[in-house]
Amino acid sequence: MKVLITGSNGLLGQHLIPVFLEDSRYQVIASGRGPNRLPRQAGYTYEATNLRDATSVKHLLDKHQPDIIIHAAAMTQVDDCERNKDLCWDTNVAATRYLLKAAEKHNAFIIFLSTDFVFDGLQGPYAEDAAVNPISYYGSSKVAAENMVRGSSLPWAIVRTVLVYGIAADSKRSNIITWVKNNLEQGKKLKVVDDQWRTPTLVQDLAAGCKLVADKNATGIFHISGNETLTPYQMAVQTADYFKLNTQLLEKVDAKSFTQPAKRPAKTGFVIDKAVNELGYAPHSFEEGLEIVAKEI
Ligand SMILES: NC(=O)C1=CN([C@@H]2O[C@H](COP(=O)(O)OP(=O)(O)OC[C@H]3O[C@@H](n4cnc5c(N)ncnc54)[C@H](OP(=O)(O)O)[C@@H]3O)[C@@H](O)[C@H]2O)C=CC1
Ligand SMILES: Cc1cn([C@H]2C[C@H](O)[C@@H](COP(=O)(O)OP(=O)(O)O[C@H]3O[C@@H](C)C(=O)[C@@H](O)[C@H]3O)O2)c(=O)[nH]c1=O
Repeated sequence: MKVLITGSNGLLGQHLIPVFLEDSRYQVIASGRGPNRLPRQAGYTYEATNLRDATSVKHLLDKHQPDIIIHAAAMTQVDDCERNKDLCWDTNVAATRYLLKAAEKHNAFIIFLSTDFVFDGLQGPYAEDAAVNPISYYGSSKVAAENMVRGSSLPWAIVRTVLVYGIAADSKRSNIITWVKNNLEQGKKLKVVDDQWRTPTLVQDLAAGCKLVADKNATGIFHISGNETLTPYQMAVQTADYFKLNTQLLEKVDAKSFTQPAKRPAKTGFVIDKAVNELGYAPHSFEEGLEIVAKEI
């Protein structure tokens, strides 16, 4: 079975590739923007593709004719999306439309990665059937893309996730664990939000969840995240304790003390019962996640 993974240079993409390579039933096509940044370069085909270009997307799909597409590529900097809405729309919505269109010919199973930011954060934690109401442009772009996926004639799954943490080579995304560790090691103070709630997700758990969806041909929406509700401040304290760093450097603050261009939902987090019961998904605790990430730093 051929699986195409978009966003292969990203945090999730870098963890998805090895998970599929371990399973001999799959032939892996990785696609990223520009050169391949994965530490492992053998055992799969890499295609540099700008997904904002419809012709390139069509070429990619016609060439490889994948049975499954895991669409992890996106513009994921929430504040950049707010500042540069056209680029965000082109990357998160138009590119998804090109993929869906090009996949029609081969009736590929599309697995689309989405986010807790589709919700407004007033009623978390959220199950799959909760009503969406994004409060940021990034969230709106993901809702628009979700709607296109849901309306497509292809078999589809939407995997929504929450605040993903883990290590990836040359990653552009911030990572709460290394952010806290690096700053506290240098004796720097950090202001950390204590009035936002999330169910943070170890990237390896998310990759395993996507693999379960692919293996089981599971269609519909799945909430795949960690199973503990924590504030960023609580995550930061656990991180500092784990690395035996000075928690006194962490200052508890309210989200309103930040002037970020994009609003963040206050309380998200997911009810993951559907993924646990239907897929056999079993995430690590944040403490276990810290141990796994620490070994990779
Ligand atoms: N990380 C998180 O906390 C969360 C992530 N998600 C979703 O999960 C998915 C994976 O996220 P994650 O791996 O963390 O994000 P990353 O930002 O690490 O990876 C996204 C990848 O998409 C690539 N990309 C961006 N624009 C294009 C383009 N025009 N053509 C081709 N590739 C492009 C980026 O390339 P380059 O590396 O060159 O910039 C990047 O490698 C995303 O859909 C995201 O919205 C959902 C909830 C939380
Ligand atoms: C930069 C910063 C963040 N924080 C907190 C706020 C926030 O909840 C958390 C992470 O902040 P960031 O701005 O890095 O991340 P943010 O953009 O909020 O992360 C989001 O990314 C997108 C892609 C998603 O889909 C979401 O699930 C979500 O995880 O840390 C602080 O407390 N202090 C700080 O100085």
